[in-house]
Amino acid sequence: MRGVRERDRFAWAWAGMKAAVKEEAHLRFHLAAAVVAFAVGGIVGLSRWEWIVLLLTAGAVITLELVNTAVERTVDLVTEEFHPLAKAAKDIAAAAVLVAAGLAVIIGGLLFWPHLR
Ligand SMILES: Nc1ncnc2c1ncn2[C@@H]1O[C@H](COP(=O)(O)OP(=O)(O)OP(=O)(O)O)[C@@H](O)[C@H]1O
Repeated sequence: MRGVRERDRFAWAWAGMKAAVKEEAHLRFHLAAAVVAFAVGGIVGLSRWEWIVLLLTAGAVITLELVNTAVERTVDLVTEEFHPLAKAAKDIAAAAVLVAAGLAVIIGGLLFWPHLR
């Protein structure tokens, strides 16, 4: 949009983040899991590269959960009737989160295991 100030864009993005956190239990769970992982990372003293991997991994899960939420809202806006394409869109978006979350568990294990054993 023309004439929109950068400050407005940040305000809208922040409003979207607040709405998603308020409405999506899964997003709150992923944020809480990231906070726990960051706390443990601080305690065990992750290296700079380990922090980069952890931040990218947690960021991917949270970002995909936000995109999944946006897909859900968009599908609901288009139709509240049962439609195979609506199901496919929601299920595929959910699968993206599942893949990222599954990989995050494996990566978390690989990162933390050497520090905790
Ligand atoms: N309009 C629709 N047509 C067909 N299937 C749908 C439709 N809406 C939802 N579904 C099916 O129901 C599942 C759950 O949909 P819903 O919108 O409740 O998402 P959700 O994952 O439960 O969302 P939330 O994270 O908000 O709880 C979808 O993954 C999809 O399989």
